[in-house]
Amino acid sequence: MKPSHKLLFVLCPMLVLGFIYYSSGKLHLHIWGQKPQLEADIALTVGQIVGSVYDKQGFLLKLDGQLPAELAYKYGNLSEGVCKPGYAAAKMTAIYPKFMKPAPMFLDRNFRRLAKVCNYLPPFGFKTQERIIDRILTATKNYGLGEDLDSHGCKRCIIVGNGGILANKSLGSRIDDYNIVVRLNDAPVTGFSKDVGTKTTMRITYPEGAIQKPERYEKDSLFVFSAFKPLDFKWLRQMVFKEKLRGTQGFWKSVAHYVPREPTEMRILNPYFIQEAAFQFIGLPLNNGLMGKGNIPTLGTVAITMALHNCDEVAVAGFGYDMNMPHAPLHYYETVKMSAIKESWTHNISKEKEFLRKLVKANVITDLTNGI
Ligand SMILES: CC(=O)N[C@H]1[C@H]([C@H](O)[C@H](O)CO)O[C@](OP(=O)(O)OC[C@H]2O[C@@H](n3ccc(N)nc3=O)[C@H](O)[C@@H]2O)(C(=O)O)C[C@@H]1O
Ligand SMILES: CC(=O)N[C@@H]1[C@@H](O)[C@H](O[C@@H]2O[C@H](CO)[C@H](O)[C@H](O)[C@H]2O)[C@@H](CO)O[C@H]1O
Repeated sequence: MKPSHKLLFVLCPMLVLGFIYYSSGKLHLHIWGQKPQLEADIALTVGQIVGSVYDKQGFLLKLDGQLPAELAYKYGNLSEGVCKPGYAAAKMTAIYPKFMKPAPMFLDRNFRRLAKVCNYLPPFGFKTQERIIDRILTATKNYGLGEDLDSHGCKRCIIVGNGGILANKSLGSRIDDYNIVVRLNDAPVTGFSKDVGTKTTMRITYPEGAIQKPERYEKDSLFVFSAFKPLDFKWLRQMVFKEKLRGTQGFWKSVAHYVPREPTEMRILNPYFIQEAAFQFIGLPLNNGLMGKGNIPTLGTVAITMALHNCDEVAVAGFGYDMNMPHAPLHYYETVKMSAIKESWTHNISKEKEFLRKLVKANVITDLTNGI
């Protein structure tokens, strides 16, 4: 080997070793277990940014009705009134990145696979009620909205709350324009159609909230059951199988004895919407996963949560508990006063309103009566 070659032979490995040593410093190949200063700094900054951009629930702190650039590209050019596919979920994700759209509206025969609800008792899940649900679902046979609506490309939904604010606004025909009109509990349509419309796609309720007079049930609408306690499922079984109602002492008020709907027109609402509204969106106390003081969302908010997962656009009307107007009517159909809601120990009206305000402010939902 020539002396020049020998020199190269020694120099090359030295150069390589030197390069590795130098770049390890630059690349922060630090001793295992020790955080290099720069990384620690970055983590702190990110923490500060995260801390100041999102609130405790995980919603963006700075909310406005503007479309983020990527959504402006997708929806910006659609003309007014045209249904925007995926709009509500996209806007929700923009202000609440944890949002995961898939969540079926109703329980079907595979309900046991719904991981988020199988370990909670009602109202946050269906634990202990699996067998009775199986029996009920065998009879209802249908688990969707029906052929027409299920195959509908883009769904515009409206949740009609029962608030007094709906009275004398003549919103009936605007409400009827939506593909899916959701009504709650025993709020009437007949006699109020100028203000609340005529269409009812589904009525969501529980035993104490259900319409009691058989003649007041609307035809062509789904009876959607939302359970709050184990006894509620027993009641539903009796309604589905048209059995004589027995064992009514566990209800907190009188309940319907008969629901004039075919089993095929009945559905069980996925309890995930109660759970998600309570613990994720509003931030109500977990109370070991049990119903407790102030940890139950109102049914209207549960319905909005369902719609965020299952509708392309979501509107609401008739929402608003206004504590500054204690004498205003609580409902559009009776004279009970707003102050009556203070007696409810199950809800946290002010925390719930904070959540609903976020949805309205960010244009995730449209509030036709501006009561939120
Ligand atoms: C005494 C009592 O418990 N009242 C509850 C009544 C009662 O059980 C039913 O009317 C059946 O009689 O039901 C509730 O609700 P309620 O049936 O009154 O109304 C349905 C939903 O509309 C929204 N709402 C109502 C009135 C108002 N001024 N502002 C509103 O925003 C709410 O989202 C509400 O959920 C319920 O189930 O949630 C909530 C009420 O707390
Ligand atoms: C365990 C039990 O039955 N608790 C009852 C609550 O469900 C009920 O709240 C009511 O529960 C309903 C579900 O059953 C709705 O969520 C409604 O908005 C809410 O006001 C209150 C009414 O004052 O009475 C308790 O004894």
